[in-house]
Amino acid sequence: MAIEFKQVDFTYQPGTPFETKALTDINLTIPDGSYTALIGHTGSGKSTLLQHLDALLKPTSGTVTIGDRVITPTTSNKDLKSLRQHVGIVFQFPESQLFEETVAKDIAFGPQNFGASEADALKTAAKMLTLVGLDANLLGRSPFDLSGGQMRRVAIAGVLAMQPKVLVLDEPTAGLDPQGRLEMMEMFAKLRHEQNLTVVLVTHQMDDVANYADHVIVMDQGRVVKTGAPREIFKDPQWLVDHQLGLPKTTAFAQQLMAKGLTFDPMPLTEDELAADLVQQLPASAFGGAQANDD
Ligand SMILES: Nc1ncnc2c1ncn2[C@@H]1O[C@H](COP(=O)(O)OP(=O)(O)OP(=O)(O)O)[C@@H](O)[C@H]1O
Repeated sequence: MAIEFKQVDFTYQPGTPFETKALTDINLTIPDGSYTALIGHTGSGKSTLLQHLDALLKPTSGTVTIGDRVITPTTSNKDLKSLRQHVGIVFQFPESQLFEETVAKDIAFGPQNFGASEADALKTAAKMLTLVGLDANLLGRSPFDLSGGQMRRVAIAGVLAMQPKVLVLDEPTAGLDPQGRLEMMEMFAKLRHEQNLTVVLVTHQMDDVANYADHVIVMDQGRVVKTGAPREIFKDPQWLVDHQLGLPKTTAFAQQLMAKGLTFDPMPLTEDELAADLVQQLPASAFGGAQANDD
């Protein structure tokens, strides 16, 4: 499901001494089926923009089109239910929102709220638990007896149980150890393909952008300052520094190697790309820069 912003402004607490303009003239498209990363320095407006994706916030001016729904400043809150079913948002530390006595009931809560029978919702819960890589024998357990990583997966299963078309992830790996982070990111990549999802990822992790996203939106001070494929975004290191953003580790390492005489064109974004480039270049550099040959 595609999402389009046209001339969107958003101001918190307008007309009060606390008035803050958080979004200015946002024009962007999140393509259907894309894995879109939303990046930007802290306070640049990512969370505010994210809350427009299911009309938790409505624009102060401009329009947000989500699938076939057009949200304007005057859209009523009344009939947003189906929209919220289509756009599932996993907020930061989603495990803090678990509340039911059992894992099954927690995952089934959303579908029941949207009209599914208890039996159907529990069936969906069992399916979703497997989908997020947890064992079915956890269904009867209290969510509060699980590990942090398991709790987070249960919370994500609760969002997936609504069968959204768009999955929005707000720093979903915050607080996880490196292995947990990798597993979580791999899980989203798998879910995206299996469930045919459009994914929107808000992150400060440039490695995740390089490894998973195919479309990037960069924000700065409430404005979109660049959009494009990851390679396009990461090709100008100085521009990233100017916008208080970093490079993926692999690209930063390749830059250091360039200072020592290696060449990369295009710059590698992932470890696999870097490894392939090095295999081609290392024999030459190791023998004084002469062109490698196969004899
Ligand atoms: N509830 C609110 N009331 C008033 N101002 C707010 C509110 N929430 C955010 N803001 C302001 O809006 C601007 C954008 O904040 P936002 O949280 O969208 O940025 P962000 O890019 O998500 O930041 P971070 O990376 O730190 O999460 C900031 O100036 C922030 O202080």
